[in-house]
Amino acid sequence: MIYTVTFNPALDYVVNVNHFTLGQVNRTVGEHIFYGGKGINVSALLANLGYESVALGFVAGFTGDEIERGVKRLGFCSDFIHVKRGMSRINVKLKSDQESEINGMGPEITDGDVGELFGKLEGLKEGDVLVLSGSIPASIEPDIYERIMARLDGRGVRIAVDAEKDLLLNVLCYHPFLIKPNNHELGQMFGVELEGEEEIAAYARRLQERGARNVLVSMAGDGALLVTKDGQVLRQGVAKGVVKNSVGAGDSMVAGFLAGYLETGDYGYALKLGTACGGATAFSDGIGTKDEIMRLLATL
Ligand SMILES: Nc1ncnc2c1ncn2[C@@H]1O[C@H](COP(=O)(O)OP(=O)(O)OP(=O)(O)O)[C@@H](O)[C@H]1O
Ligand SMILES: O=P(O)(O)OC[C@@]1(O)O[C@H](CO)[C@@H](O)[C@@H]1O
Repeated sequence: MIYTVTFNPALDYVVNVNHFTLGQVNRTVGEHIFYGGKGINVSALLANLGYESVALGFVAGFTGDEIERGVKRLGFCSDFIHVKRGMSRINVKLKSDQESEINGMGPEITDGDVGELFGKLEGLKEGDVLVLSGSIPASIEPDIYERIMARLDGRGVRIAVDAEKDLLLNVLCYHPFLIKPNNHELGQMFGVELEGEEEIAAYARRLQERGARNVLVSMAGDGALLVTKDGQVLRQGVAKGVVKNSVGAGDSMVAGFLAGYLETGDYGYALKLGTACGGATAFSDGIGTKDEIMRLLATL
C-alpha cells in the first residue's frame, strides 16, 4: 500500500486577478477551491492513475471537515486524525501578473495527536511506500520527519520525502528511496545559486553522499534531472502545453515517478511518467487527469 502523510492539509483557494494592485480592492476574474497539501495532492494524482493510497495527517475545524469530505470524492482513502484546537488552513494562491501564495499556519497539534499518527504508522510493512511531504505546523517538533523514519528504519518501507532545508537534510541518514527538491531548494540547502545541469547534478550527488538514494531535482519549465542510486544521471525536458495552475506540479511529479517505478522498476520510465504528471497538473486547473497524463506521456 502507498501511504501519504500531510501534516498540514489545506483548502487551496486559487484566485485569478487581472493586474493585482497592493493596497486596493481587487476583484477576481476566476476562483477555484482545491483539496490540497502536498501529500493529499500525491494521493489525488495516484488515484487519477488508478493507484490506491491512504492519506494520513491532521485535520481540524470546519475546513478540516470539508477536506475530509472532498478527499472522499477524489477517490482515495483517508485516515486523518481530528485535532481539537484551531482549524485546517486555507492557502491563498494568487494568479496575476505574478504568482503569489499565502500559506496558513494550521491547527494546534498535541503530543497525543502525534502519538496517534505513530500508532497508524506502526502498521506499515515491507513493500509499502510512504510519502512524507510538506511543511509541518509550528506546534509539532521539527524533528518529526526524522523520528518517523527512525521508527520505520529497517522495515523495508520505501520512503519518499519532499520537504525543504533541514527537514530534508536531517532525514538523509535514514536513506530515503526518493527525495525531490526543486533546483532552488537544492541550492538553498548549500547556500548557493545553482547554474546549469552539471552543477545541479553535482549537488544532487552531495545529497546522496549524505544518504539519499534517488535524487529527483525538478526545474519547473526547464524539466527535471534524476541522479539514480546507481549514479546514472537522467535528464528530461518538459511536456508542451499552456500553464494554467502549477500548484501541485511537484507533488504530481512525485506521484507519477513512484507509480512509474512501481509499475516497471525502470527509472527512465518513472522520470517520464513523473514529467507527464507534473505537466498535466500545470496545464489544468487542479490535479492532472489520467487522459491528459497519457496524452502528454506519448509526446515525451
Ligand atoms: N511551466 C511548466 N511547463 C511544463 N511542465 C511543467 C511546468 N511547471 C512544472 N512542470 C512539470 O512539473 C514538474 C515539477 O514542477 P516544479 O519544478 O515546479 O515542482 P515544485 O517546485 O515542487 O512545484 P510545486 O511546489 O508548485 O508543486 C517539472 O519538472 C515539469 O515536468
Ligand atoms: O505549506 P506547505 O506544506 O509547504 O505547502 C502547502 C502547499 O502549498 O503545497 C501544495 C502544492 O505543492 C499545495 O496544495 C499547498 O497549499
